[in-house]
Amino acid sequence: MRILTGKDVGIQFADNKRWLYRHVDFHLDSSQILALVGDNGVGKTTLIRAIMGQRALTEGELVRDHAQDLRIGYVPQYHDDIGAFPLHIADFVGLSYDRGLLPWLRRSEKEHLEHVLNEANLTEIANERIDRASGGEKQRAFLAQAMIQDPDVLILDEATANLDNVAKFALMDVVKHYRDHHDLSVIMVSHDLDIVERYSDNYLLLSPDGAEFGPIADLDTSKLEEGGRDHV
Ligand SMILES: Nc1ncnc2c1ncn2[C@@H]1O[C@H](COP(=O)(O)OP(=O)(O)OP(=O)(O)O)[C@@H](O)[C@H]1O
Repeated sequence: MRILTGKDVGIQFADNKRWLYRHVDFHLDSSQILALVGDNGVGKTTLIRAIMGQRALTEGELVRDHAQDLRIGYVPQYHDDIGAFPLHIADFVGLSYDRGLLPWLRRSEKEHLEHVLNEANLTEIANERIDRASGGEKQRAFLAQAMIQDPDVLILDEATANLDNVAKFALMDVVKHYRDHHDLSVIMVSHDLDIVERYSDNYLLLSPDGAEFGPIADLDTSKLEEGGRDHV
């Protein structure tokens, strides 16, 4: 099922009249992972903001082919100082319910929380403090917090950047497993070609010369800046 269609999308900034891009066409189907790639400053974050309804397009349209409003989950880039609060991981993840801290969750919410913690491989450390967790564990807690809301679309905004190789693949394995077992589509902004090639179904490449959309096997990585691949 089609979830989102970008038709002839164009974005121009009002102050300097510069077009970031025009004539961008793409689509996202249910259970697909779409990689949004392109060099620094090409406008990936700006397109994500438009998809999240935080800014208008200058031309074209984003059609949400979904019966109800799309629920969008968002996982930001990892920084050393994220998750620096003295909360247990389960309490942190449960904050998404917007009902305060445990144990005031409904029984169904507690069961759902346990399910999501398990899916994110956090069950064993659910009662550890998040500020003492490793970077990979913290980032999986942010992912779990986004998944608690049962999103239709999960946006990973350079979510594996600043993680070591083990942690970044562990995070993406959780995403892929969740996608395989729930009704979830993913838009992943990434400069990491190993991650992009391994996990995406389709790609949307933004560049000043135009946009390209297609199956990931067709991505010509020479069109991207060097440094995207980890040679370790
Ligand atoms: N409101 C604005 N007015 C003018 N220019 C802007 C505005 N917002 C962003 N830009 C410019 O648009 C360009 C695209 O920014 P954006 O953050 O979307 O790129 P990006 O592809 O996500 O980059 P990166 O990979 O570095 O995160 C940048 O050159 C930025 O300075």
